[in-house]
Amino acid sequence: MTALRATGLVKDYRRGRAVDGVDLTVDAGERIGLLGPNGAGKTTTLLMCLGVVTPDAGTVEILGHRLPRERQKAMAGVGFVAGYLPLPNQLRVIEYLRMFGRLYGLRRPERAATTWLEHFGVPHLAKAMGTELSSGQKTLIGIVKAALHSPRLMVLDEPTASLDPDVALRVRTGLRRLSDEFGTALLVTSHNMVEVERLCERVVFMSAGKVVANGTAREVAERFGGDNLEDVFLQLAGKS
Ligand SMILES: Nc1ncnc2c1ncn2[C@@H]1O[C@H](COP(=O)(O)OP(=O)(O)OP(=O)(O)O)[C@@H](O)[C@H]1O
Repeated sequence: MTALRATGLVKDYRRGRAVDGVDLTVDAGERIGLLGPNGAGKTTTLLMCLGVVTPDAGTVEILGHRLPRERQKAMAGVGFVAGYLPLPNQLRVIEYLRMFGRLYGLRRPERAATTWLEHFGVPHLAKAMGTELSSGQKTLIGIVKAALHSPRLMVLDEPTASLDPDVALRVRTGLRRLSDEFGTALLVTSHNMVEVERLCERVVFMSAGKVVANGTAREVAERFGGDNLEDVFLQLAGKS
């Protein structure tokens, strides 16, 4: 089953068109990198795919469920990670994860929390309060929270932006295992081209609200006459 199928997405804001006719498909278990310069429309596209922002045109279907009508059913199979999602200060990490585990309807939320904390290499953070976490640790806990219910599709908006290289590697490894062991499809935005080349099987490049390339990292680089994704990025950023 297709994890995500978005067609003809359009979003206009007061200052102009942020997303201009984007088609985006993520097959079951596929790992896709959504790339593009600042302001290209990546986050707006993700938020429309998740039903957080209402598109002015276009359709979104997640795991066979059409948005907005079947959003609740669709979201049961989705995890969302972004640095800008808040974490409560007044709860311990384990309490916060347990709460989400219950919301997801897990039978053993505490066990799931412990398992996923270990999966992402941060079991020692279980007892920490929200106030005691660094921004990178908050991001990691956000990833653990999004993985708790072993979602079919994980959407990640710049998941490693605030992480040091060692922790970023741990996150990449954890996401790769999530994909390999549970068949979770990944849709990831990132400005780190090397990371995307390592993690993703296919990349979708956006520029000025449109998809300008879609293929493997090698195919996309060749199409733009570059050696790698960084070359493509610099070409597109120069034009935007
Ligand atoms: N809530 C909003 N209200 C008005 N304009 C917005 C809003 N959200 C995004 N935009 C505009 O839409 C365009 C696309 O923004 P978006 O955040 O989707 O880009 P992005 O590719 O995710 O950028 P970045 O890499 O910097 O995160 C930008 O010009 C931005 O100013």
